[in-house]
Amino acid sequence: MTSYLRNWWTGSIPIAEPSTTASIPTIERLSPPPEDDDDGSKTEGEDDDDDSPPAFPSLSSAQRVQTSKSNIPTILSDSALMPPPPLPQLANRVPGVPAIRLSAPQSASSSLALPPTTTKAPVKLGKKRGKVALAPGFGPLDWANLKASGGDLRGVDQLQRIPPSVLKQHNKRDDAWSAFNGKVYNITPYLSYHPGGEKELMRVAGRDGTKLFASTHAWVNVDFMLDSCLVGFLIPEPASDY
Ligand code: HEM
Repeated sequence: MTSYLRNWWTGSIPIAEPSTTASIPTIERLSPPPEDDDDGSKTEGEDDDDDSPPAFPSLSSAQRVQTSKSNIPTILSDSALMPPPPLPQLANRVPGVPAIRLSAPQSASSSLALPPTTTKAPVKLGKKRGKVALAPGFGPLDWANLKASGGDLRGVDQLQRIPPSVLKQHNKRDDAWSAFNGKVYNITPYLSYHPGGEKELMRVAGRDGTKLFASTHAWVNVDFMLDSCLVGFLIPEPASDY
């Protein structure tokens, strides 16, 4: 800008004739701007107000020279130079004998061993257990609805103190009591709703089922599931009075 003003002042840049109406003189450029020769030096009359950013990376930088050679990443060029891996067992194969072993190797420690077959059923450890197919109308939601209906699921008028000898008498399917964590429940109404099946649940009829229950599904909240079946509380056997 400074050089431009200097040129204007010294008269290098022609000035148009002042118009009769305007008091401020206008400046006209009559020749095209000089070509940029990119050598960093400024020529006379060159415009200094160039806001365009410089090329980055620099036009002559090593970075540009390297990438302009090829677009393939260096790592691929390096791997192309590597020799191929040796073919397995081809070097000392015997004609007529297949070189590729199709059966699983005897040693399981080899990292190249074939994966174990999945055609055989997995060996089950422990006893067989599982859910049973509940009859229609006996799902968890149906049990929740039955509880909420307010019907009598206890079979007793009031909560009782129950010793093991009394608990033992309630061991039939239509009259089954069981104790869990010191509370005695009438499990008969729940038998058809038990996801593990009636037979499994009857294993604790007439006795304390706390241990078996905990070893089967400790995550199940028995107090919530059977709250409306509570009969009473398990007490120690009273001493005989003879
Ligand atoms: C009265 C107390 C019991 C209640 C409220 C109860 C409740 C349940 C519930 C809600 C399930 C489903 C669990 C789940 O989906 O994760 C279940 C499954 C099962 N229950 Fe019970 N249960 C009781 C007692 C027992 C007892 C005493 C046994 C005896 C072994 C037993 C054996 C099973 C079995 C084998 C399953 C299937 C477990 C599985 O998902 O593989 N349950 N029970």
